[in-house]
Amino acid sequence: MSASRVLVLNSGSSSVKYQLLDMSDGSRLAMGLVERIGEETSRLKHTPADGASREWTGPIADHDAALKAVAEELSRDGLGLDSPQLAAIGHRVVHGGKHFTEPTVIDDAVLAEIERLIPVAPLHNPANLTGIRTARALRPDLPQIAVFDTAFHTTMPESAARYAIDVRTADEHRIRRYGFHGTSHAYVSRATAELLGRSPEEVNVIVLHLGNGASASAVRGGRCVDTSMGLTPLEGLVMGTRSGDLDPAVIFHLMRVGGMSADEIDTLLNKKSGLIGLCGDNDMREIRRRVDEGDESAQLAFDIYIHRLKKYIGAYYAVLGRVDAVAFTAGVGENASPVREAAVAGLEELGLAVDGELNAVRSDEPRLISPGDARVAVAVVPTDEELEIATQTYALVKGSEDLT
Ligand SMILES: Nc1ncnc2c1ncn2[C@@H]1O[C@H](COP(=O)(O)OP(=O)(O)O)[C@@H](O)[C@H]1O
Ligand SMILES: CC(=O)OP(=O)(O)O
Ligand SMILES: [Mg+2]
Repeated sequence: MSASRVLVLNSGSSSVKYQLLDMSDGSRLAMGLVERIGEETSRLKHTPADGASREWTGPIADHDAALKAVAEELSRDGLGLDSPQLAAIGHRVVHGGKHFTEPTVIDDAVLAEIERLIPVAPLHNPANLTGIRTARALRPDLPQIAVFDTAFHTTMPESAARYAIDVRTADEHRIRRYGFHGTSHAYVSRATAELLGRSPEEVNVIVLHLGNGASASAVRGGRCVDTSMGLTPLEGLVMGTRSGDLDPAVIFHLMRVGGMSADEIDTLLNKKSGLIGLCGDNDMREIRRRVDEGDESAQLAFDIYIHRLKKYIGAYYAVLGRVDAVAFTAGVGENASPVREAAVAGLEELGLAVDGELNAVRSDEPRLISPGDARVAVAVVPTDEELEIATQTYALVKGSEDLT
């Protein structure tokens, strides 16, 4: 029997999400999450397909330790990394620059390139690299595949991908809009077409990936034509801890008048801004609880978040010309019905509306939340970055096996 299992590691700045899938029948053998890495209260939650979840709380110092803890949990279920049934390990890598447009077998040169891109993905690429190095050390014989967040966005036209700055300077420093969360935008735009009973080539979709990091994309006939994140994952929507769009002169002002260093401003905009900077909380559940209690700073944070989101819906409507569906996804998009309701409120003239009852339904399935007669479908489509990475990883490994 040939090896058909794929382990996927999605290493975030302070978390690792993972899934072990059997690609011969698409079944999920185990999944889990390590969060709050580097804190005293790190938490590991491991869920085998045929058993109860196991949870563990205690200090996990770094991503290396987190991955070793994951490997141990898998071993306890007889699904350890030493299994001969494992065909490959698929890794989410956030920044692939212009170079990586496809899933890629990781070797030393690929590792060096991912490392070179750290300055433009400081919260993410270092964690991705640690995940890769630890996994390679545990299974040096296995193919390790990188699937890049940036890959889906490489179809953007130059008019959307370039900033209006001096071309030579931009080219010298490779400054352009790369976009992120591409694996999710690809998966969700396809799943939305499926929900509408149409092929991806036929439909235009605005995807709103609203997690802790958040981005919007305009997808025409299955290809990305614009997205809200840019050179780094800082541009665009208001996020949990990131500012999203702002006048770049704010940075010179903070340097010249505020006396802040580049590193201090980097930390301010990436880690102390967005929802947490506006009201002290970055979790939408907590913000909604405070809004319901009449808390003014939580209300203002919510309003700023929605205002920005609505502007992007309008902008991408204009970019696409015709929109068949708007799809909400990721932690906030899948769970926060007040966000979905507020984001499309007042857009009836554009054919966009949400049905209150449908919007209130809780489900893990893709579903429509627009009224039956709506011109544009509004949908909640749960993302599955791990499944998409596994699919791309297995296709690459199988493809190269078939050639030999
Ligand atoms: N039930 C819920 N209601 C509202 N927001 C939620 C809910 N569950 C999760 N979230 C939001 O989702 C965010 C995490 O989303 P996720 O897509 O997992 O992010 P990431 O991959 O960036 O860690 C949380 O910070 C929180 O704001
Ligand atoms: C690119 C990015 O912002 O990823 P995440 O939402 O996982 O932080
Ligand atoms: Mg995410």
